[in-house]
Amino acid sequence: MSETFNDFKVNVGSEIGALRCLIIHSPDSGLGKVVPSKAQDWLFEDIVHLKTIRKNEYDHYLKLLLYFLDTEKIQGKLKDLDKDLSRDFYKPGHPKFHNSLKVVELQKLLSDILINENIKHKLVASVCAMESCTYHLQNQLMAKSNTELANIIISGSMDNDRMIFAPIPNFIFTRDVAIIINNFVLLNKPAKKARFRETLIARYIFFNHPLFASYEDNILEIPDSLPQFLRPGEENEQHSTLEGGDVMVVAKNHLLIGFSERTSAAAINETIKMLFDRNVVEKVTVVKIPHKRDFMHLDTVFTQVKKNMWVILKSIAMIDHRGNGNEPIDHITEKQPEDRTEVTQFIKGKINQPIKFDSVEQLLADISENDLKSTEKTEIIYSGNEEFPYDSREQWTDSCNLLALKEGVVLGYDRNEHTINAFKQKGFRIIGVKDLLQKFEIGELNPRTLENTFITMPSAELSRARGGFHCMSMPVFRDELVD
Ligand SMILES: NC(=O)NCCC[C@H](N)C(=O)O
Repeated sequence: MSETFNDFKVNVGSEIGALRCLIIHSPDSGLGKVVPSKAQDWLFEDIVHLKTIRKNEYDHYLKLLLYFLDTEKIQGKLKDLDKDLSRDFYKPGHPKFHNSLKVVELQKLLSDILINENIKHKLVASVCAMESCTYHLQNQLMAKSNTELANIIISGSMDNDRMIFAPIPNFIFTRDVAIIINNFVLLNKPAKKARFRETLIARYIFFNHPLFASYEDNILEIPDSLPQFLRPGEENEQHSTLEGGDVMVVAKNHLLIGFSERTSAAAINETIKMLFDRNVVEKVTVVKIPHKRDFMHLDTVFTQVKKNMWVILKSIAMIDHRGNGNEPIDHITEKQPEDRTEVTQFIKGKINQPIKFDSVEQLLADISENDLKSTEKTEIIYSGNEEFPYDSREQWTDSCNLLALKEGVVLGYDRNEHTINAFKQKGFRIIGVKDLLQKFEIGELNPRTLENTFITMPSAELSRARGGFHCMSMPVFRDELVD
């Protein structure tokens, strides 16, 4: 194991402590293979343009992350990088690839573990079983080099772009495959078939890559209370599924889990017991949100900006008065709204005495003031600046799905203009990523001293994949928050 690998640490105890290391995946060629007939099954809202999503959108994200997390890989090189049409710097396996150990590319980790013949055998067999490949194809895959194979397993194509199985175009949303909670790794169980191969790859990486060798005992897999194959029906409610977008480490001792379209009650039940048994956290709050595509994960309806600041969709934040007897309809039908938001908190050792919160907003204020000891009033920014119809329009394009690079410095899509305006009204600097990178390059601004800033990211193509920068990040190390 090299020196640098020994320096690698896993620890995430908040949503907003300065980000020092994360795992990402740049759009691979599989994204360019999404066809209209499969777009819905593959969880894409539309057909994206691969060149644009890479060069005009995601590459800026990577450059920005490098500037904040691994400055020497990028500083002074921006002009040359932008001129280089080959984009070799962004291609895992290429000699010019950035190879950062702070902004870590999943495909690189996969190709590293495939050097080991034993792991290669096992993973190829698992992928082939999952994708129903022929034995002949399995042998062909075994003959590939580790870098070629990593590319094939992720993109689903080999030898001159021939598709051999479905791509995994959602792999750019690395948040959803695993979550770091303090110094533990929680491997997720996806609800949607389109994401099964992603989790298989993640499982092999975390258990086999030398970067995570000293954390092997801290890798958590969600057990089934009853074997999956004995559960009736195909409904998620019965099955144990949990996706990372529903998990938020809001404080060292406190985890939020969304009970959503993707994360089932059965998985939440097993996860809470496991987290308490292993002393990972002392408090878990379950936030039930409407089980709808619009709100697929908890992080699509709110994320944290500062100790005392959150961005949220108002209809999720407030007390839901429907069905409370204030409207005639409440008295002519007994039907209660099924999509009511509910907040239930479990404390270790007192699972039978859960605490109920009246609203999500009340929960967020409690986290800010009691867990994070913020002395300032809790501030809420609403999607679309609380204006109809921009609230739901902008939530759909991830106005609430922001990634904090450090407290008060967040990135989100440029298209959510009304939400951005709300940030402006709170005194935030609004700056486009290209502009910001230029200012870093000429020394006019510095990532270390930047404060209260909303970085706007180009989003025409990325937003069609239905996830924002919170989803596109798996934080591995964040600095501890200081009181
Ligand atoms: N955490 C997130 O909300 N991730 C976004 C995932 C988007 C992807 N197209 C999906 O439907 O799974």
